Amino acid sequence: MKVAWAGSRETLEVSDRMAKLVANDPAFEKFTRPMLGRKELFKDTLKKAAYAWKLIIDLRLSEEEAKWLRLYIDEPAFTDLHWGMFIPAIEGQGTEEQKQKWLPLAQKMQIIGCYAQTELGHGSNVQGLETTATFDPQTDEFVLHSPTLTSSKWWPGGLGKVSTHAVVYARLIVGGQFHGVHGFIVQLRSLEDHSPLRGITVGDIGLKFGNGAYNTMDNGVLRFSHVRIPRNQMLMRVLQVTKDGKIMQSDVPRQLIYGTMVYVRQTIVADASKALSRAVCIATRYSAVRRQFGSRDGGPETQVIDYKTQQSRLFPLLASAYAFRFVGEWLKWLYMDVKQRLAANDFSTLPEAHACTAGLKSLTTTATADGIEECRKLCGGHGYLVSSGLPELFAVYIPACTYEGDNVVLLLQVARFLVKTVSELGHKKPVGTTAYMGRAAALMQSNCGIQSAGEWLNPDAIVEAFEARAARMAVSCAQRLAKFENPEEGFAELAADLVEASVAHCQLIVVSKFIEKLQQDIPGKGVRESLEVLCYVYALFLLHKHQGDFLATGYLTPKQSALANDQLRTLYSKVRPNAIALVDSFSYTDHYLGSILGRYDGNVYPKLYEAAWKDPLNDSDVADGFHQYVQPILKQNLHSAKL
Ligand SMILES: Cc1cc2nc3c(=O)[nH]c(=O)nc-3n(C[C@H](O)[C@H](O)[C@H](O)COP(=O)(O)OP(=O)(O)OC[C@H]3O[C@@H](n4cnc5c(N)ncnc54)[C@H](O)[C@@H]3O)c2cc1C
Repeated sequence: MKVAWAGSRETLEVSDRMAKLVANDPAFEKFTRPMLGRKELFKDTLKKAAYAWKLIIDLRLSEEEAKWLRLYIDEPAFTDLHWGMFIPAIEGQGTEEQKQKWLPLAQKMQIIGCYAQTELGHGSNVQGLETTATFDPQTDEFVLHSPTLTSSKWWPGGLGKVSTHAVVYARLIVGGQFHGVHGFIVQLRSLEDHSPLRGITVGDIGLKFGNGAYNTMDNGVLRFSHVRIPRNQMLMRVLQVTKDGKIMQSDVPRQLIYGTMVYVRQTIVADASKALSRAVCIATRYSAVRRQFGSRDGGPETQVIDYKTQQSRLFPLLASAYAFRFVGEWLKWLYMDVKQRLAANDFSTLPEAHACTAGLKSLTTTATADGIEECRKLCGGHGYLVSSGLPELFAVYIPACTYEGDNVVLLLQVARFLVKTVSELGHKKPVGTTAYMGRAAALMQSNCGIQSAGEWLNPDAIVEAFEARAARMAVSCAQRLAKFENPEEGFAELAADLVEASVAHCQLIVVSKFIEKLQQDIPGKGVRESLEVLCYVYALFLLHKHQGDFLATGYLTPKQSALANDQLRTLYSKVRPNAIALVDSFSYTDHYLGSILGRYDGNVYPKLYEAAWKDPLNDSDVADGFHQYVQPILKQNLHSAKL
């Protein structure tokens, strides 16, 4: 199962080796992180990042090994944006000349970059950005300026204190005309003494949610006062500005930018499976350790994992972690496919790939954020302790629902794509993940034929149910939209229903990809069988949770829905004996899990007790402040008080 989770024996080997390298090196200790003040915390992150870079150089780690190393260090840092956004933005949007100039500097970390798009006033609405980049033909330069308070760049990670450069998104103005929002490479700080360059105001935006958590990152604010940069620092793969101020559209379409988004979002989906599997690993192991009630004749109490309610909350999350892992694997393939097609100037699959990754980013990050919180509750009171690892994981993870596109805004983009697909059904064959829409007419008419709970253990029946639900919801939205005179007004009015239709479409993708995974060669005794159980759990759990959709669209009867739920209960009993093995297959070290509740050896209570005494409050029996503030209350003269 470890190989199935990792994707291949080679990946498992590299991942395990890097995990052990980090776990065995005291330089990467993270237990005290939540107790540090912001400055100490940030300095500690810089120290770890510098040490990691030294390891990468000294041990000559490959790009793949370095990626795993950074993952297992498990601390948001400026390097995430440098490698994850700054470099991909130049790779995706820069000309060959620009790539040759900037990428070697960035790859050797001789410059450190961030991605500065969002402003105080606008994030989702990129066309609403206010920063201007005005071309000055006299000097062959762009002048970057922040004309209003709301135009201040706000949020970019790595910007606040570390980055020397940024890819800055600004309104391109040439000859007094606006030509859209574009990216510019801008140096922010001196490479000599790191002070901000003339005309640049830059700093950190302040503390964020949770102790430790994302506060290791210097999310920043940035303002420009008429800052000049050479013309060739505009990223010009799609649109060029010539020396004499002419705008030249290159033959590369603007959707090329989607290619970078597909890349970034597929990494976010992969991260979702890591974060969720981590929380599930903690909650599953602890649920087997924790006992409450049910003692008979003085025997041990019941392990909480044996309660059906615990199983019905935990096992769908376990199944979701695997489902997201496999859909992430498929998305990685999709990105490689898109990349190859782009290289051959084939842009035909880009819109579908873009809608698909946007939707899956939204679906998986929302489910993961909710799932981590559910795991905290599954661990009862001890889940609220920072030493459970869950509060910090939650605090670090939840912004994934917002960055790289607010999840609702992304689902609305998917909805536009679905409505367009439905409207073109007569004359254009839907492709890829929307291919099922080609059978919309049949899916609108056929109804589920299931008559017993056992019949739900059938991949075709499951896929057809999800296809029928998704197709019916999309077609219904399209039909209602058609009744509006103004389509935009209709879209705004029906937005909530459109989002639900997008969710149905995205859930279908995840379910289908899980089923497709099971059709591949899966080595290892019993591995396929265990994965089949998880696949059914995932699908039938969604069916149960969204039974309103399946019933309202008329595909299922209440009886069939109840049969699905009966089957789900039976499946939980099949997951139970393998639950611990299924989370051990994630192959996470205790260091990476960072959780006393999720310890591999299950030695929870002694370690919780031991950890409590390490809290700084327990440095002395009498706390600092007691004599000053509490003792006077205890010693007050009560004779005069009316009690
Ligand atoms: C931890 C973190 C790190 C970040 N890192 C970076 C970074 O490195 N670089 C960078 O440039 N940015 C970064 N961001 C910013 C991030 O990309 C934006 O916050 C994100 O795109 C959402 O935009 P917003 O903040 O404007 O949200 P808003 O759009 O203001 O959203 C507010 C609410 O309005 C709703 N809403 C907005 N538009 C619509 C609509 N059309 N229809 C219906 N509902 C709508 C949303 O669903 C949401 O509920 C980061 C943010 C966070 C939290």
